[in-house]
Amino acid sequence: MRKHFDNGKLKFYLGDVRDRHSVERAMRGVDYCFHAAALKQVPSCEFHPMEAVRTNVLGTENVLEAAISARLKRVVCLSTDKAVYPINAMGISKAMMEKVMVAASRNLDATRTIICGTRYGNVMASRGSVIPLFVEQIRAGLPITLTDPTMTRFMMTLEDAVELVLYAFENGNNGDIFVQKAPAATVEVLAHAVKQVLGKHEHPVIEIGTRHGEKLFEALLSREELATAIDEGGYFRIPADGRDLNYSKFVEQGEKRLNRTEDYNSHNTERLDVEGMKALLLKVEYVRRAASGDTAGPEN
Ligand SMILES: O=c1ccn([C@@H]2O[C@H](COP(=O)(O)OP(=O)(O)O[C@H]3O[C@H](CO)[C@@H](O)[C@H](O)[C@H]3O)[C@@H](O)[C@H]2O)c(=O)[nH]1
Repeated sequence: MRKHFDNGKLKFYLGDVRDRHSVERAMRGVDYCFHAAALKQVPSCEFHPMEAVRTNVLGTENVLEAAISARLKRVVCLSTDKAVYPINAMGISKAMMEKVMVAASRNLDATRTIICGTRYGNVMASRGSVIPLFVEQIRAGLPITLTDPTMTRFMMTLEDAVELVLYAFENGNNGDIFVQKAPAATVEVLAHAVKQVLGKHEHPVIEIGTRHGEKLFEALLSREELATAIDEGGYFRIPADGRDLNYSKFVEQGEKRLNRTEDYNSHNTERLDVEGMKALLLKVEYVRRAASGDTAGPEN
Protein backbone atom coordinates (compact mmCIF):
# COMPACT_ATOMS: atom_id res chain seq x y z
CA MET A 1 0.00 0.00 0.00
CA ARG A 2 2.83 2.36 0.93
CA LYS A 3 4.46 1.78 -2.46
CA HIS A 4 1.17 1.88 -4.32
CA PHE A 5 0.19 5.32 -3.00
CA ASP A 6 3.73 6.72 -2.71
CA ASN A 7 2.48 9.80 -0.82
CA GLY A 8 4.47 11.57 1.90
CA LYS A 9 1.22 12.57 3.63
CA LEU A 10 0.46 8.93 4.44
CA LYS A 11 1.85 7.26 7.53
CA PHE A 12 1.67 3.53 8.12
CA TYR A 13 1.76 1.93 11.56
CA LEU A 14 2.16 -1.65 12.61
CA GLY A 15 -0.39 -2.38 15.29
CA ASP A 16 -3.52 -4.19 16.28
CA VAL A 17 -6.94 -2.89 17.35
CA ARG A 18 -6.78 -5.49 20.10
CA ASP A 19 -3.80 -3.64 21.58
CA ARG A 20 -4.96 -0.32 23.06
CA HIS A 21 -1.42 1.09 23.19
CA SER A 22 -0.80 0.57 19.51
CA VAL A 23 -4.10 2.28 18.70
CA GLU A 24 -3.25 5.20 21.00
CA ARG A 25 0.06 5.73 19.21
CA ALA A 26 -1.72 5.86 15.84
CA MET A 27 -4.29 8.42 17.13
CA ARG A 28 -1.82 11.10 18.19
CA GLY A 29 -2.34 14.33 16.24
CA VAL A 30 -5.26 12.84 14.30
CA ASP A 31 -8.58 14.66 13.66
CA TYR A 32 -10.74 11.95 12.07
CA CYS A 33 -10.98 8.18 12.27
CA PHE A 34 -12.82 5.69 10.04
CA HIS A 35 -12.99 2.48 12.01
CA ALA A 36 -13.15 -0.37 9.50
CA ALA A 37 -11.01 -2.99 11.26
CA ALA A 38 -13.03 -6.18 11.63
CA LEU A 39 -13.25 -9.92 11.33
CA LYS A 40 -15.94 -9.99 8.66
CA GLN A 41 -16.25 -13.51 7.29
CA VAL A 42 -19.39 -15.24 8.59
CA PRO A 43 -18.26 -18.89 8.51
CA SER A 44 -14.84 -18.30 10.13
CA CYS A 45 -16.39 -16.29 12.98
CA GLU A 46 -18.80 -19.17 13.62
CA PHE A 47 -15.84 -21.41 14.38
CA HIS A 48 -13.91 -18.74 16.33
CA PRO A 49 -16.52 -16.51 18.02
CA MET A 50 -14.17 -15.19 20.71
CA GLU A 51 -11.81 -13.95 18.01
CA ALA A 52 -14.76 -11.95 16.64
CA VAL A 53 -15.40 -10.55 20.12
CA ARG A 54 -11.75 -9.57 20.56
CA THR A 55 -11.46 -7.73 17.25
CA ASN A 56 -14.98 -6.44 16.64
CA VAL A 57 -16.12 -5.61 20.18
CA LEU A 58 -13.03 -5.07 22.34
CA GLY A 59 -11.11 -3.64 19.38
CA THR A 60 -13.86 -1.05 18.89
CA GLU A 61 -13.73 -0.12 22.56
CA ASN A 62 -9.97 0.44 22.18
CA VAL A 63 -10.44 2.61 19.10
CA LEU A 64 -13.14 4.73 20.73
CA GLU A 65 -11.34 5.15 24.07
CA ALA A 66 -8.16 6.15 22.24
CA ALA A 67 -10.08 8.55 19.97
CA ILE A 68 -11.82 10.24 22.90
CA SER A 69 -8.55 10.57 24.85
CA ALA A 70 -6.76 12.02 21.82
CA ARG A 71 -9.66 14.46 21.33
CA LEU A 72 -10.45 13.45 17.77
CA LYS A 73 -13.18 15.49 16.08
CA ARG A 74 -15.06 12.63 14.45
CA VAL A 75 -15.11 8.85 14.38
CA VAL A 76 -17.21 6.80 11.94
CA CYS A 77 -17.62 3.09 12.79
CA LEU A 78 -18.47 0.63 10.01
CA SER A 79 -21.05 -2.05 10.73
CA THR A 80 -23.12 -4.49 8.70
CA ASP A 81 -26.71 -5.58 8.01
CA LYS A 82 -25.75 -8.83 9.76
CA ALA A 83 -25.88 -6.87 13.04
CA VAL A 84 -29.69 -6.56 12.68
CA TYR A 85 -31.55 -9.47 14.32
CA PRO A 86 -28.18 -11.23 14.38
CA ILE A 87 -27.97 -15.00 14.26
CA ASN A 88 -24.29 -15.58 13.58
CA ALA A 89 -21.19 -14.77 15.63
CA MET A 90 -20.00 -12.13 13.16
CA GLY A 91 -23.37 -10.33 13.27
CA ILE A 92 -23.67 -10.64 17.05
CA SER A 93 -20.18 -9.17 17.51
CA LYS A 94 -21.03 -6.30 15.15
CA ALA A 95 -24.33 -5.68 16.98
CA MET A 96 -22.29 -5.43 20.18
CA MET A 97 -19.88 -3.11 18.40
CA GLU A 98 -22.82 -0.81 17.60
CA LYS A 99 -23.90 -0.90 21.27
CA VAL A 100 -20.34 -0.04 22.37
CA MET A 101 -20.33 2.83 19.87
CA VAL A 102 -23.69 4.24 20.98
CA ALA A 103 -22.81 3.89 24.68
CA ALA A 104 -19.46 5.63 24.16
CA SER A 105 -21.17 8.47 22.31
CA ARG A 106 -23.77 9.08 25.04
CA ASN A 107 -21.85 11.34 27.35
CA LEU A 108 -19.74 13.16 24.81
CA ASP A 109 -19.77 16.88 24.37
CA ALA A 110 -20.49 17.31 20.63
CA THR A 111 -18.04 20.21 20.46
CA ARG A 112 -15.26 17.70 21.06
CA THR A 113 -15.69 14.21 19.62
CA ILE A 114 -18.59 12.95 17.52
CA ILE A 115 -18.95 9.20 17.19
CA CYS A 116 -21.41 7.74 14.71
CA GLY A 117 -21.78 4.63 12.55
CA THR A 118 -22.84 3.16 9.24
CA ARG A 119 -24.38 -0.15 8.41
CA TYR A 120 -24.21 -1.61 4.96
CA GLY A 121 -24.97 -4.72 2.95
CA ASN A 122 -22.79 -6.82 0.67
CA VAL A 123 -20.10 -4.79 -1.05
CA MET A 124 -19.99 -6.29 -4.51
CA ALA A 125 -16.79 -8.14 -5.44
CA SER A 126 -15.09 -7.45 -2.12
CA ARG A 127 -12.24 -9.85 -1.45
CA GLY A 128 -13.41 -13.35 -0.43
CA SER A 129 -17.03 -12.68 -1.43
CA VAL A 130 -19.35 -14.51 -3.77
CA ILE A 131 -18.86 -12.56 -7.03
CA PRO A 132 -15.10 -13.26 -7.36
CA LEU A 133 -15.89 -16.85 -6.33
CA PHE A 134 -18.43 -17.27 -9.17
CA VAL A 135 -15.98 -15.67 -11.63
CA GLU A 136 -13.20 -18.06 -10.54
CA GLN A 137 -15.54 -21.05 -10.79
CA ILE A 138 -16.48 -20.10 -14.35
CA ARG A 139 -12.82 -19.64 -15.30
CA ALA A 140 -11.80 -22.96 -13.76
CA GLY A 141 -14.63 -24.76 -15.60
CA LEU A 142 -16.25 -25.72 -12.27
CA PRO A 143 -19.98 -25.47 -11.67
CA ILE A 144 -21.21 -22.33 -9.89
CA THR A 145 -22.15 -23.28 -6.33
CA LEU A 146 -25.46 -21.76 -5.19
CA THR A 147 -26.31 -22.00 -1.51
CA ASP A 148 -30.05 -21.34 -1.77
CA PRO A 149 -31.29 -19.82 -5.04
CA THR A 150 -33.98 -17.81 -3.22
CA MET A 151 -31.55 -16.20 -0.76
CA THR A 152 -31.39 -12.41 -1.18
CA ARG A 153 -28.66 -9.91 -0.37
CA PHE A 154 -28.49 -6.11 -0.57
CA MET A 155 -26.10 -5.15 -3.37
CA MET A 156 -23.81 -2.14 -3.06
CA THR A 157 -20.82 -1.01 -5.05
CA LEU A 158 -17.66 0.06 -3.24
CA GLU A 159 -18.45 3.64 -4.34
CA ASP A 160 -21.90 3.39 -2.66
CA ALA A 161 -20.24 2.17 0.55
CA VAL A 162 -17.75 5.06 0.47
CA GLU A 163 -20.57 7.56 -0.17
CA LEU A 164 -22.44 6.24 2.85
CA VAL A 165 -19.39 6.61 5.07
CA LEU A 166 -18.83 10.18 3.81
CA TYR A 167 -22.51 11.01 4.37
CA ALA A 168 -22.20 9.82 7.98
CA PHE A 169 -18.93 11.73 8.34
CA GLU A 170 -20.54 14.98 7.18
CA ASN A 171 -23.97 14.65 8.80
CA GLY A 172 -23.64 12.41 11.86
CA ASN A 173 -24.60 13.41 15.38
CA ASN A 174 -23.41 11.46 18.37
CA GLY A 175 -24.75 7.89 18.35
CA ASP A 176 -26.41 8.05 14.91
CA ILE A 177 -26.27 5.00 12.66
CA PHE A 178 -26.73 5.58 8.92
CA VAL A 179 -28.08 3.15 6.35
CA GLN A 180 -28.15 3.64 2.60
CA LYS A 181 -31.22 2.49 0.69
CA ALA A 182 -30.09 -0.25 -1.69
CA PRO A 183 -31.51 -2.79 -4.13
CA ALA A 184 -31.23 -6.54 -3.58
CA ALA A 185 -31.10 -9.70 -5.69
CA THR A 186 -31.42 -13.42 -5.20
CA VAL A 187 -28.18 -15.39 -5.52
CA GLU A 188 -29.76 -17.20 -8.48
CA VAL A 189 -30.24 -13.89 -10.31
CA LEU A 190 -26.69 -12.95 -9.37
CA ALA A 191 -25.30 -16.22 -10.77
CA HIS A 192 -27.17 -15.80 -14.07
CA ALA A 193 -26.03 -12.18 -14.35
CA VAL A 194 -22.37 -13.14 -13.74
CA LYS A 195 -22.60 -15.93 -16.33
CA GLN A 196 -24.07 -13.58 -18.93
CA VAL A 197 -21.60 -10.77 -18.28
CA LEU A 198 -18.77 -13.28 -18.81
CA GLY A 199 -20.46 -14.64 -21.96
CA LYS A 200 -20.91 -18.13 -20.42
CA HIS A 201 -24.69 -18.43 -20.67
CA GLU A 202 -24.72 -22.22 -20.45
CA HIS A 203 -22.30 -22.61 -17.53
CA PRO A 204 -23.64 -25.22 -15.03
CA VAL A 205 -24.98 -24.26 -11.61
CA ILE A 206 -25.39 -26.60 -8.64
CA GLU A 207 -27.08 -26.12 -5.25
CA ILE A 208 -24.95 -26.80 -2.18
CA GLY A 209 -27.26 -25.65 0.65
CA THR A 210 -26.79 -22.78 3.11
CA ARG A 211 -23.53 -22.29 5.00
CA HIS A 212 -22.92 -21.96 8.75
CA GLY A 213 -24.82 -19.05 10.27
CA GLU A 214 -26.49 -17.79 7.08
CA LYS A 215 -29.89 -16.11 6.83
CA LEU A 216 -32.35 -16.32 3.94
CA PHE A 217 -32.45 -12.53 3.81
CA GLU A 218 -30.77 -9.62 5.62
CA ALA A 219 -32.30 -6.57 7.31
CA LEU A 220 -30.67 -3.13 7.23
CA LEU A 221 -33.16 -1.66 9.75
CA SER A 222 -35.11 -3.52 12.39
CA ARG A 223 -38.86 -2.93 12.87
CA GLU A 224 -38.07 -1.11 16.10
CA GLU A 225 -35.51 1.15 14.39
CA LEU A 226 -37.83 1.91 11.48
CA ALA A 227 -40.32 3.36 13.97
CA THR A 228 -37.87 6.12 14.93
CA ALA A 229 -35.57 6.30 11.88
CA ILE A 230 -35.47 9.53 9.88
CA ASP A 231 -35.86 9.15 6.12
CA GLU A 232 -33.28 11.43 4.51
CA GLY A 233 -33.90 10.52 0.85
CA GLY A 234 -31.21 8.04 -0.14
CA TYR A 235 -30.40 7.32 3.51
CA PHE A 236 -32.00 6.46 6.83
CA ARG A 237 -30.66 8.03 10.01
CA ILE A 238 -31.23 5.93 13.14
CA PRO A 239 -30.83 8.30 16.08
CA ALA A 240 -29.56 6.92 19.36
CA ASP A 241 -32.07 6.42 22.16
CA GLY A 242 -31.81 9.83 23.82
CA ARG A 243 -32.78 8.74 27.33
CA ASP A 244 -30.00 9.25 29.83
CA LEU A 245 -28.50 6.82 32.27
CA ASN A 246 -30.85 7.88 35.04
CA TYR A 247 -32.14 4.47 36.11
CA SER A 248 -35.80 5.35 36.47
CA LYS A 249 -35.97 7.13 33.12
CA PHE A 250 -34.35 4.27 31.31
CA VAL A 251 -35.98 1.33 33.04
CA GLU A 252 -39.33 2.44 34.40
CA GLN A 253 -40.62 5.05 31.97
CA GLY A 254 -41.80 4.03 28.54
CA GLU A 255 -41.61 5.99 25.33
CA LYS A 256 -44.43 6.41 22.90
CA ARG A 257 -43.44 4.66 19.70
CA LEU A 258 -45.31 3.31 16.77
CA ASN A 259 -44.58 -0.35 16.29
CA ARG A 260 -43.89 -1.35 12.73
CA THR A 261 -44.74 -4.76 11.41
CA GLU A 262 -42.00 -4.87 8.80
CA ASP A 263 -38.31 -4.24 8.88
CA TYR A 264 -36.30 -2.94 5.89
CA ASN A 265 -34.84 -6.06 4.39
CA SER A 266 -33.40 -7.64 1.24
CA HIS A 267 -36.71 -9.41 0.53
CA ASN A 268 -38.86 -6.24 0.59
CA THR A 269 -36.49 -3.64 -0.91
CA GLU A 270 -36.26 -2.98 -4.67
CA ARG A 271 -35.54 -6.37 -6.25
CA LEU A 272 -33.18 -6.59 -9.25
CA ASP A 273 -33.86 -8.93 -12.17
CA VAL A 274 -31.02 -10.37 -14.27
CA GLU A 275 -30.84 -7.29 -16.53
CA GLY A 276 -30.78 -4.92 -13.53
CA MET A 277 -28.16 -7.06 -11.82
CA LYS A 278 -26.00 -7.07 -14.96
CA ALA A 279 -26.18 -3.28 -15.17
CA LEU A 280 -25.06 -3.01 -11.54
CA LEU A 281 -22.30 -5.61 -12.00
CA LEU A 282 -20.90 -3.64 -14.91
CA LYS A 283 -20.36 -0.64 -12.61
CA VAL A 284 -17.76 -2.72 -10.78
CA GLU A 285 -14.29 -2.41 -12.27
CA TYR A 286 -13.26 -5.94 -11.28
CA VAL A 287 -16.28 -7.36 -13.16
CA ARG A 288 -15.61 -5.24 -16.25
CA ARG A 289 -12.01 -6.45 -16.24
CA ALA A 290 -13.11 -10.07 -15.76
CA ALA A 291 -15.56 -9.70 -18.67
CA SER A 292 -12.70 -8.56 -20.91
CA GLY A 293 -10.58 -11.58 -19.96
CA ASP A 294 -8.34 -10.00 -17.28
CA THR A 295 -7.62 -12.66 -14.65
CA ALA A 296 -6.49 -10.33 -11.80
CA GLY A 297 -8.43 -10.60 -8.53
CA PRO A 298 -10.46 -7.83 -6.85
CA GLU A 299 -8.45 -5.00 -5.27
CA ASN A 300 -10.60 -4.31 -2.23
O1 LIG B 1 -20.47 -20.55 -2.91
C1 LIG B 1 -21.28 -19.68 -2.55
C2 LIG B 1 -20.97 -18.67 -1.59
C3 LIG B 1 -21.94 -17.75 -1.26
N1 LIG B 1 -23.17 -17.81 -1.82
C4 LIG B 1 -24.24 -16.84 -1.42
O2 LIG B 1 -23.88 -15.54 -1.83
C5 LIG B 1 -24.38 -14.57 -0.93
C6 LIG B 1 -23.27 -13.64 -0.50
O3 LIG B 1 -22.25 -14.39 0.14
P1 LIG B 1 -20.84 -13.72 0.57
O4 LIG B 1 -20.31 -12.92 -0.56
O5 LIG B 1 -19.97 -14.78 1.15
O6 LIG B 1 -21.27 -12.65 1.64
P2 LIG B 1 -22.03 -12.75 3.02
O7 LIG B 1 -21.82 -14.06 3.71
O8 LIG B 1 -23.47 -12.35 2.77
O9 LIG B 1 -21.27 -11.64 3.89
C7 LIG B 1 -20.71 -10.48 3.26
O10 LIG B 1 -21.61 -9.42 3.34
C8 LIG B 1 -21.83 -8.91 4.64
C9 LIG B 1 -22.91 -7.88 4.57
O11 LIG B 1 -24.14 -8.56 4.56
C10 LIG B 1 -20.56 -8.40 5.22
O12 LIG B 1 -20.78 -7.91 6.52
C11 LIG B 1 -19.59 -9.55 5.26
O13 LIG B 1 -18.38 -9.09 5.79
C12 LIG B 1 -19.40 -10.13 3.89
O14 LIG B 1 -18.56 -11.27 3.94
C13 LIG B 1 -25.00 -15.36 0.23
O15 LIG B 1 -26.39 -15.39 0.06
C14 LIG B 1 -24.41 -16.75 0.08
O16 LIG B 1 -25.28 -17.78 0.55
C15 LIG B 1 -23.48 -18.77 -2.79
O17 LIG B 1 -24.61 -18.82 -3.31
N2 LIG B 1 -22.52 -19.66 -3.12
